[in-house]
Amino acid sequence: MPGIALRHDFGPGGFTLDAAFDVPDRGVTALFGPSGCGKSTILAAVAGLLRPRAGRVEIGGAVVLDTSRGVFVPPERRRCGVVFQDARLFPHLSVETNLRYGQRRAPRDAAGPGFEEVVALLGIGHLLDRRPSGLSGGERQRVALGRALLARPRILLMDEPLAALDAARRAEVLPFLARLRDAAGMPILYVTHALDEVDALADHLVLLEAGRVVAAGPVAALAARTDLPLAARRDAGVLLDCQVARASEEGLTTLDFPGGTLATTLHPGPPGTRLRVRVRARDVAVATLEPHGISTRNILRGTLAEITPVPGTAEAFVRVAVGPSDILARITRDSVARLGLAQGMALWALVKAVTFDHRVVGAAAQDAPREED
Ligand SMILES: Nc1ncnc2c1ncn2[C@@H]1O[C@H](COP(=O)(O)OP(=O)(O)OP(=O)(O)O)[C@@H](O)[C@H]1O
Repeated sequence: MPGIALRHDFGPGGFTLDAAFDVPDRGVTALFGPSGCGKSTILAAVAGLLRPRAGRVEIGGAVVLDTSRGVFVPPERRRCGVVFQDARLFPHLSVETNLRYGQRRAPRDAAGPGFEEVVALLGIGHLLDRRPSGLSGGERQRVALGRALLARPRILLMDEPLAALDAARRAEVLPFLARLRDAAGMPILYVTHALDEVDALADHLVLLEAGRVVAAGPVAALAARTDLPLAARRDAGVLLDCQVARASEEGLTTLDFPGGTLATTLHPGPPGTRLRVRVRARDVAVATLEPHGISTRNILRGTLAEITPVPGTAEAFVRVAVGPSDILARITRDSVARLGLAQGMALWALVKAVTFDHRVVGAAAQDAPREED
């Protein structure tokens, strides 16, 4: 049975939510979808701030809602750590007192990182004596994350925690969120409509549309599917979990991924640095013979696994299996016909060295947060 199953409506003719999905015990599960699809409503129902018409919510083995048995645990006893867009710190209290407030709410027997550890994790040691009004938006969010974590919740619920920040502040907070995810040891349910946050943080993805779950599963598996609304986006493409192998003298970095290597102009960190790379389908070309004498640096040999026409366009997705990994190319159907492409044939995927969006997800040695290039 899924951990979360909810049915709700806001009166006749209004929005209807009918969604069920699992939240794995570890890592970030992102709720992703267009505005108004029900993401915040789900989060509110999990936190106990909204009482759905029907449903069941199980968090960390505890059933906090089961309408069929009349179970409704009030929000303050659910042990959900909630972080909103705006930090909602107590303005009259220092950062330290705000954090201690969270700490005091932790049950005695609950395990989790201690005060010093959380302060170090979020890099807020130098802010402890300040009031929230003296902090930047990014700093405020880091304190809010710390306060939520110190209460040692069963789950962290984050409702677009970066949405109110400008690009520079988002880039500042994202690496801390990634560290928190790795250190928290608890599930995080993360609402966003920003795909780059999904790429950077999410392990699992729940795709929502009009109150319903379109698909759910590991984020890389969903990114590679051509039948989902994600495929219609300009930045549609596969996500590859890579590791820095080496840096060359020519200024290129070699990344290993399951099934091959990619050269990139990025310098994400020393060998061993783990990162997730988005290879956009629009940036991939294919060839039926191994190309020579071209500038494209990454020429990956694989097998043509699938051709999927893109509805309403003259284009098609071509899925190339490179070892256990998939690469997607978006090319014209004219090219599909001209090259005589067919499932099972050998195919070379051509990927420019400069075209990756990427996020560092783990450092090689000391885990210092990095901002991406
Ligand atoms: N209290 C309410 N009364 C009536 N309708 C509501 C209420 N709260 C939310 N809705 C409607 O329910 C739908 C889902 O809202 P919700 O806030 O969950 O969407 P969302 O996916 O979080 O959107 P966004 O990304 O814009 O925050 C919307 O159509 C919204 O107008």
